[in-house]
Amino acid sequence: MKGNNVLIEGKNLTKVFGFGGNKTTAVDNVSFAFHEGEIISIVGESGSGKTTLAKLIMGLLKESAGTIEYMGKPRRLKRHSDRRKYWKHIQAIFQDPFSSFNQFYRVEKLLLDCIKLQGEKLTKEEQLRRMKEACSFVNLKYEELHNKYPFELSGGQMQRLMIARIFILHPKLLIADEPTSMVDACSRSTILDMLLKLREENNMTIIFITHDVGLAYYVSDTLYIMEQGKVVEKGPAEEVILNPKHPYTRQLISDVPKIHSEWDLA
Ligand SMILES: Nc1ncnc2c1ncn2[C@@H]1O[C@H](COP(=O)(O)OP(=O)(O)OP(=O)(O)O)[C@@H](O)[C@H]1O
Repeated sequence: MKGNNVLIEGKNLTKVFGFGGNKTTAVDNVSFAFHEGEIISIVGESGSGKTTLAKLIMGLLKESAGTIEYMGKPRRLKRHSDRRKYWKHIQAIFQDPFSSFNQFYRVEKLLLDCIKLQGEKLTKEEQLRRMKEACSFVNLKYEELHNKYPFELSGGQMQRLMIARIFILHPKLLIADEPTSMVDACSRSTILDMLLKLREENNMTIIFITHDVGLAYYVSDTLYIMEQGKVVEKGPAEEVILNPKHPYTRQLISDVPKIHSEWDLA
């Protein structure tokens, strides 16, 4: 559950791509504070800047202006060793699980590499135990899959495998970019439930990036609504959905009529 400690804080972040007439301000003076164990959804239409903001948080893009503090200190990513240290704490899962795996490695090696990343010296038996435990957490059978390559798995199995890796790595911050877009409704709620369980067990902070305001309401403590690079509204999920202040938030909610009927929010 959401704690009081701020894990990561952004102040007046801006990211501009291109120059002159080709300039795009993808993220425009955005500030945020995400707490340990908090689930935040960043919601907005295509092109509103969600992925760019996620990449700034991950340190994959350099901000044009503004600062990020991680665990109360200015984040430094200049040196290779700084980046390695930071990335040990942060993991991401993407829309397309296919792109997340080295297709030439078998499932066994993909999981083993995560265990090795942790830097613990473990016996072969303990390594195997951890890999089996991670697979059973996501309802996959290690014995049936360990010899397969990612391209031999279904989309749903790949997505589960991504979560098995998160289970092993237990990062402090997980960024999930539309993680359920490739699966059916049933697998979708299973995947969300697994992520919520991981948060309970590890006190992980999760940032969901989504177009789907209904999904965001279902999983999040806090919503950030983005429009054209700006955060136009933020707050506790219930407050934002039940009492939206910004016209853009109202429009997003009215585009999803089921949000009122399914969760009986009227
Ligand atoms: N590398 C880049 N170079 C130039 N412009 C970019 C780059 N990456 C993103 N943009 C632009 O920045 C804006 C925000 O893009 P971004 O991908 O962050 O939006 P998004 O909300 O994640 O969209 P989607 O939901 O479609 O993934 C868009 O106008 C996009 O064209």
